[in-house]
Amino acid sequence: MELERYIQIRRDLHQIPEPGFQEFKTQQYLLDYIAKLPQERLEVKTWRTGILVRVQGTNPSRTLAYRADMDALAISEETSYEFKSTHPGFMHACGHDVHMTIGLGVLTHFAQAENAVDDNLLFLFQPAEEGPGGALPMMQSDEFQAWRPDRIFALHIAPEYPVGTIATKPGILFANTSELFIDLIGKGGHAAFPHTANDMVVAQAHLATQLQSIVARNLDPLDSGVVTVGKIEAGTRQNIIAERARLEGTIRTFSMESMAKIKSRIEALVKGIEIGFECRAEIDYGSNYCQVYNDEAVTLDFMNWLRESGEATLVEAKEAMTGEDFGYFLAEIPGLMFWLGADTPYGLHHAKIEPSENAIGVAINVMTKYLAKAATK
Ligand SMILES: CC(=O)N[C@@H](CCC[C@H](N)C(=O)O)C(=O)O
Repeated sequence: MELERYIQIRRDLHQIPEPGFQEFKTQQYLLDYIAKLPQERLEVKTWRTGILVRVQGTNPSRTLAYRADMDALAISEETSYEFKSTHPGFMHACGHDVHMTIGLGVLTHFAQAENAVDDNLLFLFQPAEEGPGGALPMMQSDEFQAWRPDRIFALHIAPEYPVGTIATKPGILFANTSELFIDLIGKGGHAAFPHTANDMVVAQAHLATQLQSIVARNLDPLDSGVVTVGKIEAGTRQNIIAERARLEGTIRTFSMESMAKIKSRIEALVKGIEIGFECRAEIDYGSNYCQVYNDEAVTLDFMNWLRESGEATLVEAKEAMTGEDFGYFLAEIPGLMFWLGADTPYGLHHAKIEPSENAIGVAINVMTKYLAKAATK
C-alpha cells in the first residue's frame, strides 16, 4: 500500500469540504478516482450526492459493506495545515475526509484481480451524516436495496486514542440523537423603553439556563443524557430590544424513554417561558438518529480476529454520546462501527483538529485483511 498516495487523497478531500447533500465536488472527486481503478469486477451507481460501488465476488453467497460518510461541518478551519479548506466557513472537522480515503484504499485493494474474494463487497459513500441524515434515505433507495448487504462496517476517527488503536464493543456504542431548534418570538422595541416590549434576549438566556436543569433534575442519575445548546442568535443591534431569539442544540440519550422524557421537559420549560415572558415559541426537533448498536456476534468475531491477528491494538470502548446515522444501517443489518485512533489534542468538531494521517494506513490494512477473511469461504 502506498500511504503517500492516500495521504494526498485525504488532503485533496480536506480542501473541498461540503455540507450535507451538497457534496458535489466530493462526489466527482471520488467518481474520477473510482473510474481509474480496474473496472472488470466493479459496478458503480450514484444516489443523490452519494456513491455505491460493488466489487463482484468470484463465488458470492453474500455481500459485505463498508460505509464512509462524506459531508463536512460549518466551521472555519484553524489548523496549521498548508492544505486548508478552500471553502470558507466549512471544514472536515469530523474526519469524513479520512473515512472516505480509507474507503477508497480498501476498494482499490479489492478492485485488483489478484485480491478477488468469494463474496461481493459493497462500498457506500454516504452524504449528510452531520445532518439532515443521509443513511436512512440511502437505505430506502432502490439503488441500495438492489445491492442490500448482509453485513455492514464503518469506522470513526477517535482523537483520544493513539494511532494503531481500535476501540469498539458489542451492543450500544453511540447514543440516540435529536436536533433541537427553538424560536422565541416576542415584541421588539427601543432599548430605552423595555416596558413596551418583550425582550427575547432575556427570555432566551433564562431558557438556555433552564434547559440545563433537565439532565440534572429530571433524569434518573443512573441514566445518561445530554442537552447541549450549541448556538444562540438574537437581536439586531445594541440599542434595540430583540423581537426574536433562536436556540439550536442537540439531545442525546441511551434510551428512547429518556429521549421522550427530555423532550416533554423541554416542552414544559418552553411553555413556562411563553407564559412568563408573554411570548410565542416554536420547537422543531430537526433530524433524529437512532443509536449505534453493534451486532454481538459480528463484533465479537471482529474483536477476536483483531486480538489474534495483532493488526491493531484492541481497546474495549465505552458508550459515547456521539450520534451517527450509521445506526440506521445497524438497526437492519448485522455489523459494527469502531473508533480508529487518530491521536490529536483537539476533539471532533474542533476548528484545530489534525487527525494523524498514519491512521489511514492502519485502517486500510485492518479492513482489507478482515474483509478478505470474512468474504472468503
Ligand atoms: C460522530 C459525530 O460527531 N456525529 C454527529 C452527528 C450529529 C447528528 C445531528 N446533527 C445532531 O446534532 O443531533 C454528532 O454530533 O454526534
